[in-house]
Amino acid sequence: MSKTKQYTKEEIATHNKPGDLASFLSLEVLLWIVVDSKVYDLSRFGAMHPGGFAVLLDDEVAGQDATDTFFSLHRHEVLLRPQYARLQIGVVPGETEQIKPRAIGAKSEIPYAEPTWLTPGYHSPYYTDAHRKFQVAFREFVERVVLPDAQAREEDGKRPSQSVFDEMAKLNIIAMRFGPGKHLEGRTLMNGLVKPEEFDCFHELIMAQELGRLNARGYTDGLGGGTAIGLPPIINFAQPALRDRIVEEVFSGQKFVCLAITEAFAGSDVAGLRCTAKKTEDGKHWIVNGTKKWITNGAFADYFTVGCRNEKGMVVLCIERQEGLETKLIKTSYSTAAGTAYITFDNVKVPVENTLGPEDKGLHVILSNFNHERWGMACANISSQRVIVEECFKWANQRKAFGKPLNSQPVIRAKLAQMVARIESAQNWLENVTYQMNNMSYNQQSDKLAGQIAFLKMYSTHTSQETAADAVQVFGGRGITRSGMGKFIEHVLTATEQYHRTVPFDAVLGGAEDVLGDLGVRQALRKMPKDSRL
Ligand code: HEM
Repeated sequence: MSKTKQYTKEEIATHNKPGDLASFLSLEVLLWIVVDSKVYDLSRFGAMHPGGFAVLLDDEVAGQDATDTFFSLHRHEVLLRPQYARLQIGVVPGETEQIKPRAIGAKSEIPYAEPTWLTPGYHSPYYTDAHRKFQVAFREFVERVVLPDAQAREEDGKRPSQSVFDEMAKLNIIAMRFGPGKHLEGRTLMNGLVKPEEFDCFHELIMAQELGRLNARGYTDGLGGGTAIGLPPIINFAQPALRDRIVEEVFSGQKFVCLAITEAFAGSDVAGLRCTAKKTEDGKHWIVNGTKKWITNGAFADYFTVGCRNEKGMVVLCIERQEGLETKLIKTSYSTAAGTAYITFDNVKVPVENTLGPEDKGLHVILSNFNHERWGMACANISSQRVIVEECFKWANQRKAFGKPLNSQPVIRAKLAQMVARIESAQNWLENVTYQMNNMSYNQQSDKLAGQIAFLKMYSTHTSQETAADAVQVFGGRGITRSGMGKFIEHVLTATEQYHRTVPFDAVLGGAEDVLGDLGVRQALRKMPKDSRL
């Protein structure tokens, strides 16, 4: 059937009856509707319609233009799915399609769906043309290569596909996720789009924010969350031979690292760790015994950066997967694509050459990367939050309730106002902190930015929980629905539902909100001038 065949409104209006067995066999067509200038034949589909047959027979639906009703109940992507797109039999003469999906890699035109630096007509002191080109290429990559895998893996709970890691490795994306630095020297980044010496914290911010837009929190942790925190201690403290081998294996997408610190016995309380490392009599090995819990990527990691108690305090070891080391997948409220694991060490033998940093300075080895990790989490958290604001603007605009669009309700507009104020303030603060990072040495960052970053992460995760709660109010039942209409519904408003379910992760991982707030205040108090008085 030609999709361009023209049908007048009068002709369409005569097709307003349910299809029955007789019509099915005789191929007689009885139930048509129009959505956005296109004519759909629902005669046979009606009985299989997930929303039921009866709703399609309403006087304002059957044989009519049902565009507003349709978009009040479905996402546009429903019409793009091949099994539904083929229901189109023609078009209405003189009418043209009004609703078009955003092209892969393109920017959104919804107000506040992009930060100001990506919105036409606005200016920014921070980003160069090179950053802008990088953003375009990176978004295109994420939406073409990563997004389809993210959606599939969030659904089946499997780890991110190896093909995605391979594609990332070809462009040196895995290396770039560790920020600017020596590890980029001699590498071709994004097909030569950015030179290693020009790669800065804003390039890294762009990467973290574009990945945050996937709003697939478990999957994005699976895509390197463990490596992001487990590899830096190896880069900074491992012996060169071990370091170079692991770095190459990880940057080429073949091997994965995780950071194993927390235990069921001890969460943030690293002094209470019970996993022990004891030296063999000849002093050549450590023997490790104990457990670790909530270890991101642990289920599929090849290398484990492990904090163990020893006679002198805490020692950090790089342990290869081997006999005696077992990992079990833990189900959490985000998807198992993250490979969150419970780990047991049963007399695991580790060469002393795999010790990271001094034997009694394990805490320093672990703490050295916290600022960077928290900053990266804030980047992704803020862009995920922005996607939800976009969803809410669209829904409030297209959803009709009590005969009026949802956005005609002042309470809904008030929620949108709060959401916008929150993301704009968080993004502006983030860009300022990133600018400081670009202009400070590592030691200056530790001294001046630990508090700023702790506050920023605390603020963004706190506001994202407020945004999640507001979004659920805007979306109503759809904001908390994963099933109920069968698995289809899971695709429908998954962004809001998933966001609401997984947003607390950011508020806990990398330091709980209260802990971070307190860290920032204590750092400020240490810097109070001794002679200050009111
Ligand atoms: C081309 C025409 C249509 C197709 C392909 C279609 C397809 C679907 C699909 C796949 C779902 C499951 C949820 C989702 O994935 O969005 C659904 C749900 C639904 N549909 Fe349709 N539909 C069409 C037209 C209509 C029309 C004209 C109405 C008008 C009343 C309607 C009413 C509903 C309702 C009430 C639900 C349940 C929504 C919910 O639980 O939130 N559908 N439809």
